[in-house]
Amino acid sequence: MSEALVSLHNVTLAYRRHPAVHHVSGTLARGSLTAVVGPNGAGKSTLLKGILGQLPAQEGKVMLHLPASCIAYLPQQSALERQFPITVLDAVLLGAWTRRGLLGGIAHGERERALTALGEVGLSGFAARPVGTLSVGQFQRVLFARLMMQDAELILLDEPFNAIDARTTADLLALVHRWHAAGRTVLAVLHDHQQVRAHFPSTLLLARRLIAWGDSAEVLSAAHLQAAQDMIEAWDDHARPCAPELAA
Ligand SMILES: Nc1ncnc2c1ncn2[C@@H]1O[C@H](COP(=O)(O)OP(=O)(O)OP(=O)(O)O)[C@@H](O)[C@H]1O
Repeated sequence: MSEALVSLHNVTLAYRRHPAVHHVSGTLARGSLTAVVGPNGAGKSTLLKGILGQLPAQEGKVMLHLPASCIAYLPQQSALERQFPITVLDAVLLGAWTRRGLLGGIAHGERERALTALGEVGLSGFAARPVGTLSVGQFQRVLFARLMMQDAELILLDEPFNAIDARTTADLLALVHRWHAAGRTVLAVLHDHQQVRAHFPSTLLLARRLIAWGDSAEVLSAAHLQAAQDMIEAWDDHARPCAPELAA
């Protein structure tokens, strides 16, 4: 049996005591390449925040079998970040800051690593450009390069190909495959089931509760997808909050 990198034990995650993810149990295997799918509002981003520890479990337990500092996270792209008045190179170097801490400084050689990462995402020659002048797809390449600077064992991606064209998606998917081939564990929130079937061997299907988690072809069956849709439609977002003593 494969070794667990993250174990979820009956995990419930809530915002102001209103559960968004309910009683999820399962194991993310070390070295796995897993998609998180489910309808809008299914709790996919919330689950990532639970694994990161940004949102503490209201019930149950998230067990990390690696240091939290070995996790890299790419949130859904925000237009705000692209307005920062920094260059592409500095944006990539921020990945090194994440790893070393703000007081760690930029070590000798990290500038070279950042330039190499930019080359790997197809942005050689962009180092001095202000990030505000990039297209959405180019900026996503910068964020992937920044992620690579973290040299993380576990990489969490939240809708990494949203609003990204086919060419850029293919290039970034190739990077994800390289990370996987190098033994890293990748967990990505995705909406394109065809893409998941083609590129992600494992899938976690969420609809506030866990519908299925395992081999992608089995998880993405018509019956499971219908069950997920039914579960979301039946969900009562205005249900009474959980007991105050359990508040997150
Ligand atoms: N910061 C927050 N405060 C309160 N409720 C939140 C917060 N973030 C998310 N929620 C709620 O938690 C539920 C799950 O949201 P989440 O963003 O995790 O879903 P998702 O599956 O990632 O959705 P999508 O596919 O639309 O991005 C939703 O009902 C959402 O409104």
